[in-house]
Amino acid sequence: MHLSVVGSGYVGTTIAACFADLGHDVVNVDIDEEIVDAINAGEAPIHEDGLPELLEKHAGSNSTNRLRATTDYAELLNTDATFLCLPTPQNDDGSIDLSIMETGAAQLGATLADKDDWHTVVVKSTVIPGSTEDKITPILERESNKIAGEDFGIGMNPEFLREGTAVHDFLDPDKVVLGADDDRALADMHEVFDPLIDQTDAPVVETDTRTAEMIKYANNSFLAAKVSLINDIGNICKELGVDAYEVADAIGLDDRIGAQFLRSGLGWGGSCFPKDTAAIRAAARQHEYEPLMLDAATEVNDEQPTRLLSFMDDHVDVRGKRVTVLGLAFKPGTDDVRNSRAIPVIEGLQQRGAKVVAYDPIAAENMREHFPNIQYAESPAAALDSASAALIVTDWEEITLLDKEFDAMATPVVVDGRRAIDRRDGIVYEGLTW
Ligand SMILES: NC(=O)c1ccc[n+]([C@@H]2O[C@H](COP(=O)([O-])OP(=O)(O)OC[C@H]3O[C@@H](n4cnc5c(N)ncnc54)[C@H](O)[C@@H]3O)[C@@H](O)[C@H]2O)c1
Ligand SMILES: O=c1ccn([C@@H]2O[C@H](COP(=O)(O)OP(=O)(O)O[C@H]3O[C@H](CO)[C@@H](O)[C@H](O)[C@H]3O)[C@@H](O)[C@H]2O)c(=O)[nH]1
Repeated sequence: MHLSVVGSGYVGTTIAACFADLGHDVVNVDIDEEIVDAINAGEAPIHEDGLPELLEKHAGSNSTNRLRATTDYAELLNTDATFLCLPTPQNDDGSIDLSIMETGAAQLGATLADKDDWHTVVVKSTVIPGSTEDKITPILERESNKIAGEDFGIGMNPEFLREGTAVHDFLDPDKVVLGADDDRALADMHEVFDPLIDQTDAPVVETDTRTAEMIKYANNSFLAAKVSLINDIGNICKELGVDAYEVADAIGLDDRIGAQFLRSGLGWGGSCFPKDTAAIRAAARQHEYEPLMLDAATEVNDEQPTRLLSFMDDHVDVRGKRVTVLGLAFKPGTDDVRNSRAIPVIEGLQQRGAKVVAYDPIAAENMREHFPNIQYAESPAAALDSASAALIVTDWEEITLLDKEFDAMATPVVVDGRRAIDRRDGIVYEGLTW
């Protein structure tokens, strides 16, 4: 099938490369020329395991040429279906900001005005229930002068990939959700996904666009709340002198609970959980429903960095002293620092007048945009040298292997937000929930 993917960020680039790998012919459309050039050179514009290999295989010279990129929307006229993978950030009040989606939909609609035959538009971005039907579809109809369901199809296909394991998650999904408001759009989505469904036996959920949109928010809300619940339990464990990780391992054996997403610590960050829980809470409030559980999950999450800093305060006054932050990415395996827990931790250190020195294997450059004035070290050893405290924020494997490097600290106070290292003699060790 000939496919176009509008927006070539974490989702758009990953799914375009994976679609090409499934045998489709794909064009990525983005407004950012650097991204377009990178894809056309067969290079990954983002850090994601397995993506460089797929881009080398399908884009650039000596490839299958099944994937290319452009800034020109007109190129999507040569395709059968378009996936919209544009950002859906949050407004100041937490509600969804659909403006980029609306701009993209208008550009797409105006382009489709020149198309004589059927085209299916699939919303891949995370959008509040009703957005596809009530906001995106009317824009497409207005700009194309066509009628949804008659001249073009509308689908909604939420994406569940995680950063760091995006390619693997896309090619081996737990489920494929196909939301469509007309049969032809559903048939087109099947044609796109059947090669994946056939090779993985992934369960398929067929539904309408509104329900598909809600499934995405319910999925993220549930996972975020699960982490907050284990953090709440973990905080209680710490106060009662119990190891929350031993407790989590035991309760995870209950199939009704499940072993995943029970790692307590600094909480959830990233480009999705914070924004998506905020958006669905705001949507609930707009309908005069108070989402008490999700409010509490957010409150627990916001408190974890404060607790980490207070454990540090129990051991050392950091004013004027060098303090090391180990890990800046919102989780290992990515250079993404959007809503990373490192941000409130660094802010708390700055408020205390500490001299912050940070280390991350790949995310330092992105964090420099938030904090241009802190020091960034080239290695964990350099970051720890002469420090009065070390705060562990991201459990990169490299950080979990640190040991003798802590001996070079001025005072070896280590406050571990991710259970990354072991307690041992010679270190004043505080785990956040154990
Ligand atoms: N990042 C994830 O892990 C993830 C996973 C599942 C779902 N989502 C959802 O997918 C959507 C996209 O997220 P992302 O992380 O890939 O975003 P992103 O910010 O990484 O990428 C968005 C891309 O869109 C481009 N763009 C902006 N305006 C454009 C326009 N008018 N026309 C063409 N291109 C344009 C940008 O240049 C950028 O390359 C969001 O709704 C997000 O919530 C993200
Ligand atoms: O036991 C756990 C698991 C996760 N986290 C934290 O939770 C955050 C999110 O982690 P993860 O879900 O692995 O990363 P994302 O890439 O943000 O993926 C989530 O958000 C995506 C965007 O919507 C969805 O597609 C994915 O299904 C969903 O897992 C990170 O800060 C993790 O450190 C924990 O603290 N403890």
